Amino acid sequence: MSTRIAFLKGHGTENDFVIVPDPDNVIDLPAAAVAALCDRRAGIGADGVLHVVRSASHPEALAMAAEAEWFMDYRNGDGSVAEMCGNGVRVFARYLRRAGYVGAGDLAVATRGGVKTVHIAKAEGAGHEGDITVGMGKALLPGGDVTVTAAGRTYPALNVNMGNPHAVAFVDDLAEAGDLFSAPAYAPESAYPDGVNVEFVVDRAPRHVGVRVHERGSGETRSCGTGACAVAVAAARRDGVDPALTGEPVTYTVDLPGGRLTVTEHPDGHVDLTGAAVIIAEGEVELAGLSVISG
Ligand SMILES: N[C@@H](CCC[C@H](N)C(=O)O)C(=O)O
Repeated sequence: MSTRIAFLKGHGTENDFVIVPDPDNVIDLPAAAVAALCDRRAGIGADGVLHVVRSASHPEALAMAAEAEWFMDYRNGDGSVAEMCGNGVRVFARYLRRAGYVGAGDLAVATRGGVKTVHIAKAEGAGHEGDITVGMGKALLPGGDVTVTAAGRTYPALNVNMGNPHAVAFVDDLAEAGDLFSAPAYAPESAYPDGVNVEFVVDRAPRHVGVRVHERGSGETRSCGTGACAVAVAAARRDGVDPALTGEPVTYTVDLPGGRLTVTEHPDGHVDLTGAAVIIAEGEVELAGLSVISG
């Protein structure tokens, strides 16, 4: 049986995705197929897959269907599922706009981390360019002492949950994290029963940081939207800034290897993430012909 499917490739600050349009949720996408699509040598190559499904057609999104027509069924490059992807949801919106499914303005998108509102600027038409902003909801700071270890050094980290789990460590130099070919260790393990995304952060200027990230399920990536939000909130608290207390929003510029993201935390706790989201290719792929090259 042919398992030929249409796909697109897109990225947000070089956090790249294979987009699989499947409004009626008829494509079988087990973890192995996702990993094969994301394989950078034997597949299309990506950090993750954005499976584009109508909420009413997906059991995990049915309860959100009245609020959000579309569900971002996000998968990491190893095939695992994640609650949220900040760059992914912006690229997801770019796809929907480009395909003519939605207009400019505000768009509600269902995710495993709840319904998010994406803003697509009206001036853009159906083009591929321009920044897209997503309301990421509130950061949760579960508390407790957490450490991460990379390249033989252990750092205190802040536990930040953006729908998905993050450990944010401030370092003197991003090179200290080493090659990040394997996941940093963390402690205590009970802080992150489902694994964690780890961010290493340096200061570049007031309210401006540089970041490297090791993502759960994908390895080191060129950018991470939820990670940028976790970092901005961690940096604000470290800097003694809490919009809930000052009544003023605070904005951090977050530079990652793949580009710049802007994060604003508002007095009500809501966090906005802004950055580029582009579609760069489209085509067809025979799923049955793919395999994963290990190592
Ligand atoms: N790159 C994403 C985050 C994707 C999910 C993450 N790897 C996880 O497992 O939580 C982003 O832009 O937020």
